Amino acid sequence: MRAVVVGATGYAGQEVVKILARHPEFEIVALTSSRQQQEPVSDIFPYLSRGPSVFVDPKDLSDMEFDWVFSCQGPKQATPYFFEWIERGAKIVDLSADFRFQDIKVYEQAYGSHPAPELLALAKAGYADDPTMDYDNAMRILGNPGCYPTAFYAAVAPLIAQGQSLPLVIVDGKSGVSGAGRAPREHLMMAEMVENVTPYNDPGKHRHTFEMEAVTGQTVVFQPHLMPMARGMELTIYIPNSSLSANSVVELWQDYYDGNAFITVLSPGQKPQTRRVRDTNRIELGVSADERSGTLVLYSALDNLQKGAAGQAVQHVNRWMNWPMELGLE
Ligand SMILES: NC(=O)C1=CN([C@@H]2O[C@H](COP(=O)(O)OP(=O)(O)OC[C@H]3O[C@@H](n4cnc5c(N)ncnc54)[C@H](OP(=O)(O)O)[C@@H]3O)[C@@H](O)[C@H]2O)C=CC1
Ligand SMILES: CC(=O)N[C@@H](CCC(=O)OP(=O)(O)O)C(=O)O
Repeated sequence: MRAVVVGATGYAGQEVVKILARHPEFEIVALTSSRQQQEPVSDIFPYLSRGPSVFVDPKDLSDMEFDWVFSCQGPKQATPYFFEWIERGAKIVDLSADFRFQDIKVYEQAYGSHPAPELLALAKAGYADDPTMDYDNAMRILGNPGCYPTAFYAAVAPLIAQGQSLPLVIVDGKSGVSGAGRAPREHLMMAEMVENVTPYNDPGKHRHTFEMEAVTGQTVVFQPHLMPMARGMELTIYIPNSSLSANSVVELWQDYYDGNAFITVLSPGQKPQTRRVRDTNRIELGVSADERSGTLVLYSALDNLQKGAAGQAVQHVNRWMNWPMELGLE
């Protein structure tokens, strides 16, 4: 399969290239960068022994043949090109937020006007670890989820699937700085972020709250924090007024993710660690039940650039193509 990575110089794009380079079914035929067009690919990817030699601008893809586009730009940036790429037969995995919501009104609340509402009918959103996700023939665009919502989904979806109603969920999120992208900004400078932990955004203001609320269908209070590390994220999720025991949550998770090697369910008492999932497509899930206050506490850790972005995108394609889900991701 001939693949193009759009936005290949960004953090998520670089990770997609790394995975595709070792994936047995893919050949990379183009890598795009607007800022670095016509500059050598080897400047960023010295390890690529095959494939394109220079970056091209996305508009220069019109005379090329390809089957898949991994679109790794920010929301709205590459989406106007999707019409042409689809017309020419390509399938698209969009790592931005543009196709994460079926309901355009929810998208507009979080991101403003949609760049291509006509394409929503050809798109589907979902989580690559969702055992019920189906990939039908009409689908041309896959909306890859956000990193925080992926960690959230992994812990909470099995409870929802079993019929639990979660009217209020409180999410304490921590992320490494690569989650903010590669463009330089003062608060991301090493002297600003090392040995420093700070909450950012206010509860109810982060756009990922909408993706999390789509999982529970009810209110989520989400407070993210910036951590002094390059990559990785951990969510501690508080569910008040819960009668579920830690052991029953472990069983629910094990049933829901039966046979899924990407989900590691820890025993009650064990806690996930971001460094154990670093550079992997795995999620570690842990649980404690605070019987004193009747609060269930779930923990979910992943690598924001792998499972939170590139790894999940490739896992989706593996499932879409009926290849083994782990192909290129072990
Ligand atoms: N980072 C993460 O953890 C996650 C990201 N995503 C999503 O993936 C998409 C890409 O995110 P991410 O890779 O983090 O974004 P980046 O900011 O790292 O890269 C996005 C684009 O910005 C341009 N760029 C790269 N470096 C610089 C720079 N130093 N200064 C200015 N522009 C630069 C590049 O485009 P060009 O070369 O064409 O100028 C690049 O493709 C987004 O939609 C994001 O929401 C999703 C989940 C997790
Ligand atoms: C540390 C940090 O800034 N993290 C980013 C994570 C968002 C992300 O990458 O996800 P999207 O695909 O939805 O943009 C943030 O909180 O906005």
